[in-house]
Amino acid sequence: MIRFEHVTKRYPDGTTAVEDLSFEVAEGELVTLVGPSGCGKTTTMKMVNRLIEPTSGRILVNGEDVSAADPVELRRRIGYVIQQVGLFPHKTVLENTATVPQLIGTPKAKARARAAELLELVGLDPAVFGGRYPEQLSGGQRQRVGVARALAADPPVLLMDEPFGAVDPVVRERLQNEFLTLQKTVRKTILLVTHDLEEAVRLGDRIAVYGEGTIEQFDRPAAVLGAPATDYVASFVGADRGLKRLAVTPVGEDDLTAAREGEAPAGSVALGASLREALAVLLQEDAGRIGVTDPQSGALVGVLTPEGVHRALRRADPPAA
Ligand SMILES: Nc1ncnc2c1ncn2[C@@H]1O[C@H](COP(=O)(O)OP(=O)(O)OP(=O)(O)O)[C@@H](O)[C@H]1O
Repeated sequence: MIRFEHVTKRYPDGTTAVEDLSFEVAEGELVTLVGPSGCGKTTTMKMVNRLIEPTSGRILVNGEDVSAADPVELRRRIGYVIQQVGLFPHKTVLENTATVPQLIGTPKAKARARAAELLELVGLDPAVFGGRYPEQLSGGQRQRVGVARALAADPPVLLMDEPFGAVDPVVRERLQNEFLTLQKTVRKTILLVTHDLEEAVRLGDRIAVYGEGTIEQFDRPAAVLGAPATDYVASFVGADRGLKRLAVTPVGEDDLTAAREGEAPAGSVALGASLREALAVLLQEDAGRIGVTDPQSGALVGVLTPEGVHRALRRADPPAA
């Protein structure tokens, strides 16, 4: 895990980039740092692998104070993915991916076999792409190679700075979804910086919303969207937060009404599907009710109506007393 304890960074010109930051990323958790340009996200991240040194406070990675670690050795243990992927132009995709394992002494054949596996995992067929050079790839493919390369050394901790930033929104969403699937199997401890709230909400187990150099709110996406802690967070999250909240609020049993005797609704979603998904199905059905099924057995658990959606949103966003 990654733990910040009262960390402050002041640059030599007097700029305070972050002030008295304390938070923790649990093992296997993905935390997104989101906020406007210049609020200190990148500074925060770069202090973890010592590309930037804090002015005061300390940062622990898996219990070890990073200031006591050798920076080069530290960076080999912490994967780093950046927007400008930084692939070596004169190396093939396979060689790029195998770079770090080879650096740390993995035999070449083994490093390459692992690299091929990882390329497969990020959706690039090694037989097709392994021998290509970075300039022969699309932006999205380059970013996949960046992710594969960061995972190649099997680091327990991953830092990602706008990792899907350089591609168009459609490709970005696909990469995000694939990355989430990947994270379910690799379960890395991840700190991910983005200025895009949708990305932060979609990817984060928890989100840190930055104001100027401080964290204004640190919580699960549904909680941040449903109950912004400050006026600043509320305005950052924006007027369409209700819609965004639909995407991160699951359909729960409490939101359902009992099915009528012998009722078999035409449309249905599984219990735990997002409200956004449920609403999309609901809008397609004339009946104004859709079935909600058990994700394992497929059996009908109950019925969701527009009132149920409203109830679910209320649950996530209780009206002010
Ligand atoms: N080397 C430096 N010297 C002085 N000030 C700096 C330095 N690097 C960054 N800063 C300042 O520190 C603040 C935080 O910068 P940082 O790069 O961490 O922000 P950010 O949230 O990552 O922004 P962006 O989303 O634009 O990348 C900014 O005001 C920036 O101008």
